Amino acid sequence: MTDTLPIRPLTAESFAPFGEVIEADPARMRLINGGTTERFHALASPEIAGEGARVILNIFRGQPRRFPYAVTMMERHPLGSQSFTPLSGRPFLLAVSTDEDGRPGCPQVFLAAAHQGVNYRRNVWHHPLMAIGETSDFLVADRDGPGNNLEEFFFDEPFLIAEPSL
Ligand SMILES: NC(=O)N[C@@H](O)C(=O)O
Ligand code: NI
Repeated sequence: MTDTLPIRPLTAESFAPFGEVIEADPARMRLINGGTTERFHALASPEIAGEGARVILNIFRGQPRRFPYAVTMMERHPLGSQSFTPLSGRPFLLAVSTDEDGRPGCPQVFLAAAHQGVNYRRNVWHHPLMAIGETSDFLVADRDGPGNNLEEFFFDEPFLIAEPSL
């Protein structure tokens, strides 16, 4: 039986087991540049592993997913974290799972607001980028370097995500 996954709003607390939420948290703000700039400091820390690894910045231009969307797989990056920060002013969907003896558990789906990004910690199961509504750009910080940084798992049965109400 194909389960439809609930969608929860993204909060730092609910996402904490999987990584950080990148948003202008007043508790992280310090004034700089003579008081003309608010710096929201150290919202997340990119992680990289392995000889010759480096943090890189990319832009991902995601095509909107069609709904109901079938989650057939999850992936993880054993050698580095990966962050997604919206550049197009649009919300997006993300799905993460706990690790259960080397395979992802039931995906947990979150709706990120247009002002929220996420940083998946190294080796956290997640679904690839899910843009919604329109083609959307994201600033992505992740790891480049030697070694295999992608592990994928394909479910026997897909999970469904219904169209989110925005
Ligand atoms: N493959 C790739 O770079 N993208 C995925 O890792 C993703 O999480 O979208
Ligand atoms: Ni990824």
